[in-house]
This record gives sequence, structure tokens and C-alpha cells, in this order.
Amino acid sequence: MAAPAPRDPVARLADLDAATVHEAAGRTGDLDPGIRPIQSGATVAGRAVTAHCHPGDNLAIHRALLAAGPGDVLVVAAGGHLAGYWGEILAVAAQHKGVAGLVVDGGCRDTAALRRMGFPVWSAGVCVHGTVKRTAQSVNEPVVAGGVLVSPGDYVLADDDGVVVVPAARVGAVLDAAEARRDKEAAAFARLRAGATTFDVLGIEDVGAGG
Ligand SMILES: O=C([O-])CC(=O)C(=O)O
Ligand SMILES: [Mg+2]
Repeated sequence: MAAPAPRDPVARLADLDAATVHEAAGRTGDLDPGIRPIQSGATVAGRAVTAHCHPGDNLAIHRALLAAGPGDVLVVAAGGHLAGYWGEILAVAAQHKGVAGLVVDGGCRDTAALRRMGFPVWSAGVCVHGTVKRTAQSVNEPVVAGGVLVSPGDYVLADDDGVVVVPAARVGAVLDAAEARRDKEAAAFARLRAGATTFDVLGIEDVGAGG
């Protein structure tokens, strides 16, 4: 019998959570914690299509959407600027293309509509104020979003805890480590439920300081 085909990294990522992947990546790849989901209970895993916006101008996002395809996650660098960089119009167009979700280190708007239509967004805030569509800094070039360098094709995992990016070159090793960590935690839960202490399970050496 042929060996089973290796699972796609995106499918493996989708079975994990952001905190576990961040730990497995050597506590790296986590975007600024101010970047929060506008919905609860959504997990998005996919490959990054990037855009870099000038302050108050979302043309780069409109262009990035042309380059995006099914399963991609748009990652937008907006320098923390709170404006309505993303909203219902862009989400309807993105959903039509099968884009999985949006991460922006700036603002978004139309949030009730985005939740209603089930298009997941992680943003630095919500802002009614609109953006012009005049100039684009870059599309599908490496960007720094939420303090993390993100290149097109990097792997993105976003959930209720936040957003983690894994460079494409590291994804296999990080996924192996993350799955091992998840399995180890499952074993730890069983021991805790049988009465073991967190000190036993985590191997914490209590030096006794601080009472
Ligand atoms: O005007 C924009 O580009 C942002 C927005 O509100 C939408 O996409 O609906
Ligand atoms: Mg709108």
C-alpha cells in the first residue's frame, strides 16, 4: 500500500491554535496583541498575500485582492493607523474569490456586516473614517505588520488569541514541533485530571521565592 500523502501545511495549521504554534516557533511570529478579532470563535489558516498602505489610503488592498486566490489570507501593513481600511465591499469581493480572511495592523469598519457574512477579520481597531484610493506603497512584497516581518506565501494562523505568522521556509519544522506540543499537552491534561499538580506536569522547579 502506498504511504499516505503528506498533509498540506495549511490543513495541519488549521488543526492547531495560535498560542501552540507561537510556542513551537520558539516564541516568535506573534503580531502585536492589539490586533484583535472582530468576531469570536473563528480560526483562519492560510498563506499570506501582502499589502502595504500609505496612511489613510487603501488602494494597496484593492490591488492585493486582485492577486489573492482561494484560501489566501490578506495581511495588510497600515502602520497602526486607525481608518476604515477594510469593509463590507472589500469583504464581498474577497469572499467571492474564496479569500480566507484579513489581518490588518490598522482599522476596519462595517463590522456588523462582516460578522453577519462570516468574513473573519483581525484588526488594530474599528474606525468609521474612510480611506482614499490613490497610491499604493507595495503589493505582495515583504511587509512589517503588527511588528512582524511577513513575506508573501508565509503561513498565517489567526484565532481568538491573536495572529501568528510562520515563515514558509520553517513551516514543516514548526508544524512538527507544534503537533508534538499539542499531543504533550493532551497527555498533561489527562494527568492533571487524575490529580497531578502543574508543578509535576510542567516540571516547574519551585525555588520558594515570593511565598
Ligand atoms: O471604502 C472602502 O474601501 C472600505 C469599506 O468601507 C468597504 O470596503 O466597504
Ligand atoms: Mg464600506
